[in-house]
Amino acid sequence: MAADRLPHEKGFHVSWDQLHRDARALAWRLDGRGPEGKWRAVVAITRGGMAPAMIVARELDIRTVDTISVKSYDHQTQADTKVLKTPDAELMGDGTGILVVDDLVDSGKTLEVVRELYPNAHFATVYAKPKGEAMVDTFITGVSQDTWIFFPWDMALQYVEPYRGRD
Ligand SMILES: O=P(O)(O)OC[C@H]1O[C@H](OP(=O)(O)OP(=O)(O)O)[C@H](O)[C@@H]1O
Ligand code: HPA
Ligand SMILES: [Mg+2]
Repeated sequence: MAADRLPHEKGFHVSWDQLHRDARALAWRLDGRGPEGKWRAVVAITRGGMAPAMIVARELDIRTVDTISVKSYDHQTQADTKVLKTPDAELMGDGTGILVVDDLVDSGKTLEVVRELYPNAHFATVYAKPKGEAMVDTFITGVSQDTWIFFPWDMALQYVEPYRGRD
């Protein structure tokens, strides 16, 4: 779908540098907030949660990292939310002491499904839209519901016409 025909009114384009800063800020906010001050593991919701989860795990010196694979969007269209792969059951338990990380929460559907599996985990995202805020325990930046967030892994540097050359 062409960028000028997207269903969202606004675009929020996040660079690698910005994502790194925001994911670091998320880690610092979560530091020492696990049960007895410690998180047992970080679990990334693939695929978008993987880069933020790596940054959080690095900042907090957490070496146990697992993944849960959830798919809910085909491009910008929401489809049925499906869990394709679960993390290690012994590690997870009911989620106590586990930090589940995703890039963003939008409708909240993805986190709702993961929360049902691990009700005692802590859910953290870098960005959050209002509809999904109730599903996330900690986030860094709020964006409006009509904004589409473009992540650095979905973008490329490209030439832009000078302002006076664009009609
Ligand atoms: O709050 P929701 O409305 O459920 O939307 C948020 C989820 O949607 C995106 O993942 P997507 O399913 O597109 O897969 P991906 O991470 O592999 O790109 C995003 O990375 C979140 O995981
Ligand atoms: O705003 C978004 N950006 C990228 N992926 C998404 N998945 C749901 N909402 C979004
Ligand atoms: Mg995702």
